[in-house]
Amino acid sequence: MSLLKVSGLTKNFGGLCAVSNVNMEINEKELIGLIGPNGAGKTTLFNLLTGVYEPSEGSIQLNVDGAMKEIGGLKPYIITRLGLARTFQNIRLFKELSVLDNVKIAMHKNIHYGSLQAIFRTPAFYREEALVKERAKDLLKVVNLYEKRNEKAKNLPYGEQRRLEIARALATEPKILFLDEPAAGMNPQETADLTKLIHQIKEQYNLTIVLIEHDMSLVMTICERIYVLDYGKCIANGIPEVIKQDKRVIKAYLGEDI
Ligand SMILES: Nc1ncnc2c1ncn2[C@@H]1O[C@H](COP(=O)(O)OP(=O)(O)OP(=O)(O)O)[C@@H](O)[C@H]1O
Repeated sequence: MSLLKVSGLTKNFGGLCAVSNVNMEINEKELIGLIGPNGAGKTTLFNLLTGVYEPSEGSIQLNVDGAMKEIGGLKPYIITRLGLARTFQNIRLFKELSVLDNVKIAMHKNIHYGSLQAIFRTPAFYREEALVKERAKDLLKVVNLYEKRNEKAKNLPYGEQRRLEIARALATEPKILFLDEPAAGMNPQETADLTKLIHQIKEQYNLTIVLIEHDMSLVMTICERIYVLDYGKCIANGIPEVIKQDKRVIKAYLGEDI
């Protein structure tokens, strides 16, 4: 049974059809690439899958405990609780807060103490706070930012801010992780480190990963399967070797070397 099934998904913005009748089926532990020229509808599709936008038409079904549940149009925080997490194309961190606090805040869905326990600083509050802090530190070790845990997020170089975003997404304990252009703005060394990190977290957390990326060498190297969007429509879906040869894909990129 698939983990995520998208059928006839459509999003209209006035007269513009940004996502048009898209079908996708994603299985557990797959690493999927979502590519397409600028304005093809990739981010809009992510926004539909993560509850930022409500679909105009179509369905998004998530496998929840063995049963397919419709999640299209649910609020983003409910979708996060169901196990979908994402990073954004334009980095969204709490820039004035420390690296550690950025991860701790992302863990709020897993915190069990109530506001009264927090106000009166009960033993349960301190116990849970200590656990959250330890888990946040562990996640920072995974993304190799532990040494920078006390720095303000805004002081990290760009590539490290992107890794911090990944740690924040992991903090919600997702089943599926959506990465929106994770390598954007990275130098070749940072991109190589990112490639390693993506493989590592996929194995360590049993993750299914879907990534939007313009860096074709990254996509073709790490993705097991690729969906291609063009003008909102899915024009191809397959393994990298097949996508590279697909005439419609080559035409969509107007000779871009993929
Ligand atoms: N909120 C919105 N209101 C109106 N039009 C929108 C909105 N969001 C996206 N669009 C339009 O929908 C189309 C698809 O945009 P989208 O950002 O999803 O493309 P993309 O494939 O992610 O592009 P890029 O690779 O440049 O990030 C574009 O024509 C864009 O201008």
